[in-house]
Amino acid sequence: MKYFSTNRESNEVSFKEAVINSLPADKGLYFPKSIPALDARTIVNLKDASLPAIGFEMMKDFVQPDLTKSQLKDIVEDALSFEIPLVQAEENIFSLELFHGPTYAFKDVGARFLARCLGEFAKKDARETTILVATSGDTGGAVANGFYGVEGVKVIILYPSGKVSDLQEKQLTTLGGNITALEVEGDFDDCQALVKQAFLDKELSEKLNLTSANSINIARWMPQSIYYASLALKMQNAEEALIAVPSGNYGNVTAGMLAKRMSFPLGKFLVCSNANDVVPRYLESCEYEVLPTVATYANAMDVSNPSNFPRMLELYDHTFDDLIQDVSGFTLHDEQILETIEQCHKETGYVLDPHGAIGYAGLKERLKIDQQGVFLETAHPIKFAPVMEKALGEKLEMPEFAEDLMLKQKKSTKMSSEYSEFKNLLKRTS
Ligand SMILES: N[C@@H](CCOP(=O)(O)O)C(=O)O
Repeated sequence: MKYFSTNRESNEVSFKEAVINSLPADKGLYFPKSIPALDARTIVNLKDASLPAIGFEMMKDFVQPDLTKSQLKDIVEDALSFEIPLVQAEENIFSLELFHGPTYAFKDVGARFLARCLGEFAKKDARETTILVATSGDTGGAVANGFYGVEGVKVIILYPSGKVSDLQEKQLTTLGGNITALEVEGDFDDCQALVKQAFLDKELSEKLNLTSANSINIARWMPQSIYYASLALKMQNAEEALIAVPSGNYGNVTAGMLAKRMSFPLGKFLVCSNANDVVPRYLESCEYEVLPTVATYANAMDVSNPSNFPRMLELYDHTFDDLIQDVSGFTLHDEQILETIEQCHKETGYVLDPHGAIGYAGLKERLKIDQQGVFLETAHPIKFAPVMEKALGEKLEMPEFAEDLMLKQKKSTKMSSEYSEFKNLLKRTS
């Protein structure tokens, strides 16, 4: 498979080059030259298949010829070794629980797949790789966990100071070893901008052999389509269901769109946003207006200029009318997030996290009579303990993993959002 840049001013590259470069020089995003549709018989045969088996079938054309079938088989088996259950929250609403991986958020799927792909490529390349990643909460922990102790790989995580939850911060600042955390005075978009600038800085990217572990990297983004396929295979009449996706950097929902383009029977998408609602506003007006980032209770979605927006346009051939036929937007503000968590718990017993709550509220408002809906529960509620306490009026019980994590010592380096400071810091770490 070849990959082109969404800005169409860079050369086409192979899977391996796209993964390692992460970002084309023309500042676009890599995108597969063709999207292989699976035939109806293959999809029927996958009905009771495991996640790794679904993943193998979906990824096999995308990784050729850089990974052999046997390498890909090992990668998906190792990366997708946890459950992604579909749970009925109420009569017509289901939750796709994406928080059963090692860091309790959906990012584990892509981070583990990417880590294992890079592990394969590193076998033939003696140079050390530096992974740069910006996080608004969950990506950082998943990447730290996925790459911890991997030889020949150094990970540098940038996160906005004071704007991730305590548990998320512990996940990305306490491992040590090959993982370094930089605490940036700014917001997620500042962190993301620093990372992108570093990739386009020839001196740095050559010296440090930089690779991204955000969803701009195709090997982080594309495997997220696997759980949408598993949803399509598990849920009766998934093609009629409304799929509510809590959205921040838009890697998650665009991966769902990718699965749909591969012919998995999936319904329409509802992109669910917190106050950082650039895409829901775009879907209403066809105007993409970036506003300053606002800190919200659904902090992992505090993104004002989502990286994957160009992929969303690409998936609908840049045709606004086609896009809005299949995708609509929904926005929920902080007070309503709390109310939704409380009300859902009272009425159904289901505990929503603040991000899932936006998806759930979107379904409550938009589902038609007799229609079924599914929302993606993107992270474990305990990752947002203070918000949960505010909403439920009582503390959530701390699972053992969270108690252990909270006892660990945070280690991070504070920095401004100035590129020159970041660059000097990176040079010193090499
Ligand atoms: N929501 C993210 C922000 C980065 O998104 P990514 O999918 O591009 O890594 C987070 O939790 O860090």
